[in-house]
Amino acid sequence: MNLAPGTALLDKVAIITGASEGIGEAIARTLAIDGGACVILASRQISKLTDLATRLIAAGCPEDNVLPVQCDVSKLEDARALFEKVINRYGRVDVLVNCAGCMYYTLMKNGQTEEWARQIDVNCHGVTNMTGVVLNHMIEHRRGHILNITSDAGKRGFAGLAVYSGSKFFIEGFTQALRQEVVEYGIRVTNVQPGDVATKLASRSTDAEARTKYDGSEAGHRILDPEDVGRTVLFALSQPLHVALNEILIEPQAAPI
Ligand SMILES: NC(=O)C1=CN([C@@H]2O[C@H](COP(=O)(O)OP(=O)(O)OC[C@H]3O[C@@H](n4cnc5c(N)ncnc54)[C@H](OP(=O)(O)O)[C@@H]3O)[C@@H](O)[C@H]2O)C=CC1
Ligand SMILES: N[C@@H](C=O)C(=O)O
Repeated sequence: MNLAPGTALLDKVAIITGASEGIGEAIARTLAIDGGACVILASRQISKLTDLATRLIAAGCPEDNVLPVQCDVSKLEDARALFEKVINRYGRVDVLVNCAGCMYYTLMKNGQTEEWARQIDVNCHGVTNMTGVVLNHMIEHRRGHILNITSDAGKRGFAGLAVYSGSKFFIEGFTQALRQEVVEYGIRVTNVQPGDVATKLASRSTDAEARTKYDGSEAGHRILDPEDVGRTVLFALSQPLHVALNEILIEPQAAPI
């Protein structure tokens, strides 16, 4: 089968955080193969990123169009180093997809403070760190698109996900304000808000009581595939410059909020 890259994002340089698996991996594949973008694959597990790069190249992505970079988005120094690597290699950043994230089902009464802190570190600081390192570059070049993978849990609080929902509400408020600050520079900011998607995200929870009681992804209906989100991201990034898809709520048909 010929999987030569498409052209909707040809010559665009896109950083995708959380690209080692799940939704981020699907976004990277869609942007590289269906969009023809140069993709920078970022997360902590470099071996998984390198493996994905090899698979993308085997699927038709030109070797020069893929760059795996180790980066913990909760660390500002990692975010800065990632940006420098991308500028050295490609000279610019057109698109930032903030996808890295973690979610732990926890009941607040069970006091899992380490998991509260990690969700805030990755989901909130990760987004501000990455946005902060690309923003002045995008302003200088008067172009750019920042796309956040938030959640339907950023539109309504979900029991068992109090801290996670709070972290996604943070991104919603952050985005509304940021969008107004950067509109004059031609920069677009999109939030894609998925409902349950079939990844390993929820399985990392250690609070069995919370997960048993509230994990909606095990309710028996068909949930989204990561590729459903990948196509949505490509659609949002491919719009003409005068069009801004500011929010896209994408949910399993059987489970509207
Ligand atoms: N699955 C779902 O139902 C939904 C998911 N989302 C959101 O989608 C995003 C991706 O989730 P999903 O693909 O399901 O989850 P996965 O657990 O499958 O993937 C999470 C990704 O985030 C990366 N990551 C985690 N911590 C860090 C960090 N500190 N620095 C850099 N990368 C990190 C992981 O890579 P590594 O371990 O290599 O660092 C991995 O690539 C998250 O923001 C999540 O909130 C939103 C709605 C629904
Ligand atoms: N579906 C969402 C919360 O329940 C999410 O996984 O972000």
